[in-house]
Amino acid sequence: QLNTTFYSNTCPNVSSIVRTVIQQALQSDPRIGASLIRLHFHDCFVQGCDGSILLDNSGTIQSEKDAAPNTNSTRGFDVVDNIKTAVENSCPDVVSCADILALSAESSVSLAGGPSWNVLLGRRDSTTANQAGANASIPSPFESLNNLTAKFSAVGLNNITDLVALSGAHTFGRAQCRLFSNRLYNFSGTGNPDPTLNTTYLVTLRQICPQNGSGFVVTNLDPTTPNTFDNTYFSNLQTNRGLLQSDQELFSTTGAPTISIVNQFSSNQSAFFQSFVQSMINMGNISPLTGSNGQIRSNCRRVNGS
Ligand code: HEM
Ligand SMILES: [Ca+2]
Ligand SMILES: [Ca+2]
Repeated sequence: QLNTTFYSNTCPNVSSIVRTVIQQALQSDPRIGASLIRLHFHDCFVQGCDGSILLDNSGTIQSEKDAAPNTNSTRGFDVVDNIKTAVENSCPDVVSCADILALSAESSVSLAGGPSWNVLLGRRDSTTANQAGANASIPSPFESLNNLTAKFSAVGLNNITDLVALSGAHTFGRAQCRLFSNRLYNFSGTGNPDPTLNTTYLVTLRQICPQNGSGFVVTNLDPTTPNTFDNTYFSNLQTNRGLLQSDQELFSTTGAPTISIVNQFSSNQSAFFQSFVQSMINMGNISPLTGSNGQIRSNCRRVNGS
């Protein structure tokens, strides 16, 4: 239903406009690409890729931004606004906010050294948000591999390769202490750290996240190449250097089918890149609004006319 030529006539330069704004933002914030691809993920898992995550609170909207997985966590909304403004200046009223997130994800990956691909386009924007849906559907870093798999399946990503490849996005970006510090001191009430955490890495992480320190301090998801989109995320897992519990489980869950995929992606970066592109396309296809459904928002934060 989506296609790569959707804006060929109406906004032929949309990809380069998006890319240029992100390039500019990266100058002052090397993390912004990671933040933007995460917005696309958190959008697609709730009502599909329809820009619902971008809507602010209003009389009729309970913003997804206030859902637990997003609050004090998702970022980059100001850059999305800048992209939207730049796109509107060249091609008013034709490019959806949902497509801007999909294009931003691709630009962010390729600008960080990862693969580039032709983005499928033609999504339209929702007139609703689903805060409860965001709380229910977006995976948490404290969940078991079984639960993570179930949440991916629930949105139609039934192949565990999607889970492993897409988790590889944690090759860049940051995470807050509050989302992994349970692994450092008292894991599952044992009084000990998570046994699947590398002891040298543990020492480093305890310095960054002391027991009574701020849970909002951030550190790199990939301690090896924090801003580069590469396959070191997977070699980190092999040496017990996954930052989040949900990362390390892909390799450390006994007997899991994800282990061999981690090994493959660790030894073969182009295999990872190829799977990642396919899985991004799969994720980007989650129930888009097309045809005359939804709308093209003129401001990504608001439903038109409200
Ligand atoms: C498998 C389930 C996943 C879980 C449990 C998970 C969880 C998390 C958590 C807890 C953070 C840190 C947030 C913070 O500290 O504020 C994070 C960051 C991030 N996630 Fe995921 N994530 C998952 C899958 C994905 C997917 C599928 C993508 C994209 C394809 C993705 C991309 C990112 C990126 C790039 C960051 C860093 C964002 C930044 O620096 O602003 N994650 N994730
Ligand atoms: Ca959505
Ligand atoms: Ca990396």
